[in-house]
Amino acid sequence: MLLCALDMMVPTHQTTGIWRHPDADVEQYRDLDFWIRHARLLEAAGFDAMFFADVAGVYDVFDGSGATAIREGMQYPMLDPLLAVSALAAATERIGFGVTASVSYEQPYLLARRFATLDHLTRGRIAWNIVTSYQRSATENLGLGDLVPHDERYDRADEFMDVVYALWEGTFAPGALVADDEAGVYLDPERVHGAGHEGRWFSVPGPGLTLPGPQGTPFLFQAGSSPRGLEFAARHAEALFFSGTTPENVRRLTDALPAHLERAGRPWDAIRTITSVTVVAAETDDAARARLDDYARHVDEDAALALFAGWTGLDLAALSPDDVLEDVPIEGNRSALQSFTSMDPDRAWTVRDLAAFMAIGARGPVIVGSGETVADELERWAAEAGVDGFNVDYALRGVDLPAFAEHVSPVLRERGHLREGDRPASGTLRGRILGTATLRADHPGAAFRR
Ligand SMILES: Cc1cc2nc3c(=O)[nH]c(=O)nc-3n(C[C@H](O)[C@H](O)[C@H](O)COP(=O)(O)O)c2cc1C
Repeated sequence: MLLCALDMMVPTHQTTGIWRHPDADVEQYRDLDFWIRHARLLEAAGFDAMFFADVAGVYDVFDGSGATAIREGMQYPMLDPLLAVSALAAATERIGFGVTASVSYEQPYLLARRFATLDHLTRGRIAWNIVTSYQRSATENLGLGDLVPHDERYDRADEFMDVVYALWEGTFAPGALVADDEAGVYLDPERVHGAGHEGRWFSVPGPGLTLPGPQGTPFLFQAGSSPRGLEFAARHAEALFFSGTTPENVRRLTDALPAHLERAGRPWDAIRTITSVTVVAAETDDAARARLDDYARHVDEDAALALFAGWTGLDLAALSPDDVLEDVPIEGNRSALQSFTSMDPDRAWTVRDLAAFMAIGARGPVIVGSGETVADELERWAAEAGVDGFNVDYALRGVDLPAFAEHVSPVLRERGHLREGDRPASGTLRGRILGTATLRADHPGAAFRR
């Protein structure tokens, strides 16, 4: 069972208003010592990776302003997770680090250097969560004006990927690093190649700046499940991150994947899938449920609507709580709207239902109970949704993940679900997940090798 710990370097991640809780320890998100302890805890609990979501704007759509998100600390303020990774890698041996970076805000040339650097510094434990993003509050502040239309963002993303593959896979041919002091040659210029990329959005003639690390291309996550998002994932992703309210709904996405993979010319086993769950575990089912009830007294449903509005661009503030959500065309995050419309055709989600559901754990289920109960439920979800694992979220980071480590991990370990023993302790993240350190030969990035 692939286990990632879903997080974001923010005071409040996906349980809205929980910063008020007396056990919240809300400033921990900017304390490196905390993150180091946390990474070690997750590693010991058998997690394969920490998965950092990230955005570059305030959620400012709800009621026409950012006031609700700002007042509620709703994924704001934020730190840049990429800057924490070296320190976390130095404090751990095995756990991987998936970090979100947007192809709509970044330039491929420098992004390639940053991730290649981290591949060295983590000894092959870095992953990139490739996102196309959706916030006008980000593009405006980057001088990019309005959002590029939804599907065009993915066209641009495809070109972005061609550039980074050329930089990571195609710059240094085998034997490029000579380091022969007698011959006076450190690198063989004949074996260092330019990307030679001239496209619609990017012009990158030169060679990449960084020798490839243990993985070459960092392990590639992607999380966009609109039809165009799945098409992009089928071409590039090695692990795909879904979110859905029921196993049947996530199953619609896992069932759609093989046809997309076939069209992309990749085999069915080229991608691993995970889906998000929020886990509240305790010694007994009753104790866990009591904690969830306690959390429910601290949440803020307006902040949930502010998050949804920021994701989708749909401001529900003007609607009545009983209005039903519809699958209207949007330029924002289509997966987020889909979760409550086309992915869940048997249910009419009202604004009130949406706010109540999203207040704890946003678009995924809340799994609550003893270690045995949670493990049973994770097994059921994996089987019914057809996923390989989970992105595990929390209500209180400093409470729920230690509780997972204490109550759930031992049961998963006993049932043989944790892959701690499978690979050498110092292996790469890709090696741990797919069994090979570098891109598989059937991945399109491998075609850029010299
Ligand atoms: C489960 C999930 C997690 C995501 N995490 C992030 C994130 O951390 N940062 C971000 O900018 N976008 C994130 N996205 C957004 C996607 O990358 C993408 O921009 C968005 O979903 C729009 O594409 P879509 O319409 O294909 O879903 C996430 C999407 C999904 C489905």
